[in-house]
Amino acid sequence: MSAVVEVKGLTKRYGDTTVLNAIDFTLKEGKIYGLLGRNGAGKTTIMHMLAAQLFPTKGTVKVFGENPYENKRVLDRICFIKESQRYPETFKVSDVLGVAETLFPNWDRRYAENLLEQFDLPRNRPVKKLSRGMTSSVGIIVGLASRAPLTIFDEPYLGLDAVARSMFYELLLEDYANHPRTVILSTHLIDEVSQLLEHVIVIDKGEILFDEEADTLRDKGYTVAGPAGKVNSFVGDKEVVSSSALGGFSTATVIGVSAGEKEEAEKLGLDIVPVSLQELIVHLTGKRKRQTEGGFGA
Ligand SMILES: Nc1ncnc2c1ncn2[C@@H]1O[C@H](COP(=O)(O)OP(=O)(O)OP(=O)(O)O)[C@@H](O)[C@H]1O
Repeated sequence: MSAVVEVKGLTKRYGDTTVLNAIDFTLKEGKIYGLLGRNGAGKTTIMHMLAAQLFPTKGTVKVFGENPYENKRVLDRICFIKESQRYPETFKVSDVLGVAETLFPNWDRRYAENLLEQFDLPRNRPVKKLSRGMTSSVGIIVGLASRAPLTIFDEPYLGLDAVARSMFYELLLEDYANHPRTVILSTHLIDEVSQLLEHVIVIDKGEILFDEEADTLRDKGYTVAGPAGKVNSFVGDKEVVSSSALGGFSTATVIGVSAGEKEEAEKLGLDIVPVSLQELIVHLTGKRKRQTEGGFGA
């Protein structure tokens, strides 16, 4: 698999505030990436730089092996759908699709029309008369039908209800299977997208906290439950995220459990289940905050 994105020493400063601090990462062809992190972590800043909509202060960004700035060869292959996407005042839904068709060489008109029906969007309605969720659906349709080799969705579903969101996930997986490309999905609804993601990059305060295969991250944390004595002896000096006890029964969520230790827990008769990606990220980014503040972090 070749690299679609190569970022080295990427730094963004506004005055004396450092928003991204010399980060490095590589994105490969044909994968779905989750770019995750708390509010203000720097995710949108990264995506803007990949799409050549913002200049780095320092460092390099290469997309499809080239500098993306004012580079039509590269920009033709990127579709960036933003949360707050705005469209010209007079545009109807059909105008948005018409313009998208001229922008994206891989645009599939029949697929776009099909998506319009699935999302129940009136093609002749002015975009400014659409509800918030319907406007998000327009962005999702453009992102999917663009079939851009690098498709970036930055919180694409403001106002979209749970049914439409789950339709988006299914459509994305289905179309991605038929037309593999590199997808970056940035969202706070981590549990909802968790099964979609193949690789996860977690940004925290302008730095990369994790850059790992989703399966590796999913294996990092476990919740064990059973008789208190057995749980305590299993937990030992492992890092505990949370714990509770009731009578002689206790539950503990721990980080860093090896395959052998998991087997050991099972032999002890303890219930052991993986922690959700969201829980794990909440813990890891929360812990770092406490450490930075000199609090009680491990
Ligand atoms: N033009 C700007 N001037 C000054 N600071 C900025 C500017 N644009 C972004 N920032 C700051 O950069 C930091 C990162 O912002 P960014 O939008 O990349 O975060 P994010 O991870 O996408 O957050 P969210 O999840 O809330 O969308 C924030 O602290 C933000 O206030």
